[in-house]
Amino acid sequence: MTLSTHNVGADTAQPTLEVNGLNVALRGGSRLLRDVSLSVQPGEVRALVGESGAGKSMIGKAVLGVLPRNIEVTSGQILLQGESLDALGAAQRRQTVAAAASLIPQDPLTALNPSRRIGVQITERLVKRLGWSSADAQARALELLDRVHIRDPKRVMASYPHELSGGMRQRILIAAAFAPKPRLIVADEPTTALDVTVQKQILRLIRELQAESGTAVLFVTHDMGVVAKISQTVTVLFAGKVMESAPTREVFANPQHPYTRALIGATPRYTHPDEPLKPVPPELIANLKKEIALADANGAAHV
Ligand SMILES: Nc1ncnc2c1ncn2[C@@H]1O[C@H](COP(=O)(O)OP(=O)(O)OP(=O)(O)O)[C@@H](O)[C@H]1O
Repeated sequence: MTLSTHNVGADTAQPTLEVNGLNVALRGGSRLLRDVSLSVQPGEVRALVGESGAGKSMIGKAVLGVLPRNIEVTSGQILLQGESLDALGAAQRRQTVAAAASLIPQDPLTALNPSRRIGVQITERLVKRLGWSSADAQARALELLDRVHIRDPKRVMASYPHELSGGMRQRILIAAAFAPKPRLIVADEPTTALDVTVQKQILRLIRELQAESGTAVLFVTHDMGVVAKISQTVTVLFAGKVMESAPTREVFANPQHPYTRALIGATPRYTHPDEPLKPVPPELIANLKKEIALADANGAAHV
């Protein structure tokens, strides 16, 4: 089974994000990402999809420079708006990423500090890291809270997280992510912790805000239904390796890789209602793992 890469955006402008041949591993241990390459153009939403452990979040963490201490980038290049992050020192890299990129995290319960008011949690990054005046940061926070349909934004700015529902907290995290006008947003399963109706609202909101602002989005999800709703392009991952990368429409109309076909077959909305759902076949998983282990061993032999 070979990697399938349809021709995506060959003649477009400079990508907001470019990842070239990224390899990530446990320090002195096993590989977690294998030669991952992808790009996200301004205004594009690229979904990263795969089952648990595929390495989706790891790509987001590598881009944002927040890998756990026991994990390292072993090779490859990450470019943000054409600037190679690997060439920068740690402090400069942090500043470049903070100015250009934001994260929408998975869990709105743990992402907000319970002991601090909402307002300061939105404005702090603008003021302390990006040099905005306090008045501008306040105004921007109020504008964004209004934009994410939070009623009475002034009151909410003065509230603590426990006073708000899960859906409201996720909308606050979306407001916080968009507040500094980032060129890239990494959304790490931002709807997984929410119930279905709230999920739909949150997806719509992210889509609206990114379309208005032309922000590029790397959207991590395990759900092909979410991929269909939110993205224009999709990268399918298995065991830290890209299986297929293509415009979302093409992937659903004509999936090239057996693993992609299996993921679509395992998603309720994309199967006939009378057909039973087919989980990803264990033999396919076993074969892919074997192939990847063989490729790893061959790669190691060439070092
Ligand atoms: N802190 C860590 N220490 C060691 N291994 C880790 C750590 N975090 C993740 N991993 C491993 O890295 C691989 C990729 O994990 P990652 O979290 O990126 O997967 P994912 O595709 O986002 O899955 P999920 O949907 O479960 O979060 C997995 O094999 C995982 O076990």
